[in-house]
Amino acid sequence: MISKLRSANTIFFHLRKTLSLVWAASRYWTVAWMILLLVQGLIPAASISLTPRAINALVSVTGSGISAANVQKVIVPVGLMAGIMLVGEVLNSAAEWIRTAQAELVQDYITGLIQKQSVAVDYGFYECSEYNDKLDRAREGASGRSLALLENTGRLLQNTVTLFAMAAILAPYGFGLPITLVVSAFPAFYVLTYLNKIQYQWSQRTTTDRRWLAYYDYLLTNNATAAEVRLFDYADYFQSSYHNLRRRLRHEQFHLLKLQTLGRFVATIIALIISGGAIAWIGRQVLLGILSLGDLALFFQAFSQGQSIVRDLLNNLGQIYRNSLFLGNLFEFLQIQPKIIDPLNPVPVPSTPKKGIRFRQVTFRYPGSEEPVLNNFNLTLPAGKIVAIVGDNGAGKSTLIKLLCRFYDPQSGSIELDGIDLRNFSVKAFRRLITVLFQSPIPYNTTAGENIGLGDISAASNYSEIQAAAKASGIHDKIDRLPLGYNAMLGKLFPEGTDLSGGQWQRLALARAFFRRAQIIILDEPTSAMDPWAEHDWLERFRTLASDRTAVVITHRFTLAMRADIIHVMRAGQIVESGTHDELLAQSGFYAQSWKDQMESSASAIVTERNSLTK
Ligand SMILES: Nc1ncnc2c1ncn2[C@@H]1O[C@H](COP(=O)(O)OP(=O)(O)OP(=O)(O)O)[C@@H](O)[C@H]1O
Repeated sequence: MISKLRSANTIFFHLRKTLSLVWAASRYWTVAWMILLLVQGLIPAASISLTPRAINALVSVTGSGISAANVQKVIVPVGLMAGIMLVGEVLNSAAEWIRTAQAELVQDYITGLIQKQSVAVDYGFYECSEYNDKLDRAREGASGRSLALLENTGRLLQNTVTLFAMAAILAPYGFGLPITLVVSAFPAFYVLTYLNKIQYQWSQRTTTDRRWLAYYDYLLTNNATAAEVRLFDYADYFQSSYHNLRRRLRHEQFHLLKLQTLGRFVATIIALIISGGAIAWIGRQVLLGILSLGDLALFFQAFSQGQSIVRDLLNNLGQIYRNSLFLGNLFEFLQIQPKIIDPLNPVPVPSTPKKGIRFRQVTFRYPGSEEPVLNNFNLTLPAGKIVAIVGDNGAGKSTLIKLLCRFYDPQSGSIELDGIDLRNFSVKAFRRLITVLFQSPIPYNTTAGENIGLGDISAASNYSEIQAAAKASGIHDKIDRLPLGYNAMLGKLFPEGTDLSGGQWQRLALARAFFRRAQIIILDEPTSAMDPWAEHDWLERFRTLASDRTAVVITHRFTLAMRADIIHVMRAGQIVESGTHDELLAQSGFYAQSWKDQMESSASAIVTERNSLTK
């Protein structure tokens, strides 16, 4: 009982939220829709109440020939019925129109809310499967369902109006009839509610499976994976994984479908038996001469329509229940609170860092992980210097970047800028201070100019600065040679787009970084797609960008690291060696050994290449 009350309360809560959501998205359409619903609710009863008059008038003139007097007798009731039918049709068309317009508005509104929330939540959510499930569930027909929920509720009200009108029409024939009408629909209601519940449970249980399906589909149909899928002949492998999973889900769906069909069939048979009994009773009354033929027609219409209305009404209740369950997912998603938030009174961010950044006794483990990646970790990134961090795979270098960008906060210890804990700054204001050049920068499918302008959207119309940034990063000549120059579309997703090479995209990202003019520059393997000559040229340009700024370079390339002012060697979450290139070589430690290995392998690669050329 308590759980039933709780679920009714939840439905009411979701209904209220949905109503305010639809109201916010399309208030005028909603008012028009409500008025229309009420009027539509009265149409069937009005039509039925005219039936005995029309039938009795027709019976009275049956067989007495066509004459003006006869036509006069039937024209008014029949004409009224026709008029009501016409009004009903007009209202139906108007309702369809309103529904379509409302659906568009609500869809845009809810999509906007989901997008806003997707950006507001912490970056860490995207590294968590549970969050991805939540996002998928929220998206799952959210806009369609909110309107459906409202429509179900509207139809529930409309059907209630119609049902009361029908009951008023049937009551003179005995109060048992309206009661029989309602009782006959109970089996259908029970079946529908039960089926809606198991359908919802199935949907919740298979969210991750359906994300797997979307993932396999992505692997098979996306341009980012197209090359590897062909080269390594993955297609059959992924396709069979897709089909196996689909087969299982399809079987489960078929099973549900079987249950639904069987349940509906049994419920319909029960309803038919009940209405058969009621019709037999009224037929008896007609045979006994207690009721007229017109009464029989009215009863038949009112009872069969009433029955379908009650079924519809209970169906609406079932749908309300189901849609409110699904919409619960949307509301749950919209309620997720980010953990990385601004403090109550943010401290102003220094426009130019004086001392630099310091990791002080930082301990950090990823949510859900037992092992900390960083344990009492200390590191200083002095202002105005280029610091390189080298280390083996999994040492924790990218984790440092995530902490520095405040994608995560440490569990203990602090990260400070000029002695102030980063948590004291506004997140946005602090991030404005940073630019990150990722190993694989995003190839934005937009114009070359906009690709650079994205570095600082507030100044994106400053064409000369965009050009200066492109020149400084060494991508200007390439852009200049494109037929539309800075207005040329980049990427291959849209018509007339030109693709760039990996190294050229990296240069474009550098131009974006120049354009951003941020004080702290973070680079994660920024030259991985460049040849040694391009890397050398790029480094010179980077030095220009980084002059007087604080830069952190994360790299496996010693030729890049050696140009930094300070090099830190990181292993298993700890800094194990620090110094300039020469100092580290002199220490004969991990750095010196790795440097030797890398130089030897480069030298042997050159020898092999030279030998193969001379053969
Ligand atoms: N989102 C995450 N959730 C849980 N553990 C993670 C996550 N990201 C990274 N790790 C773990 O944290 C450790 C450090 O990873 P990190 O990516 O920082 O290493 P890295 O030094 O950048 O490595 P590489 O040179 O290979 O890029 C690894 O053991 C990794 O498995």
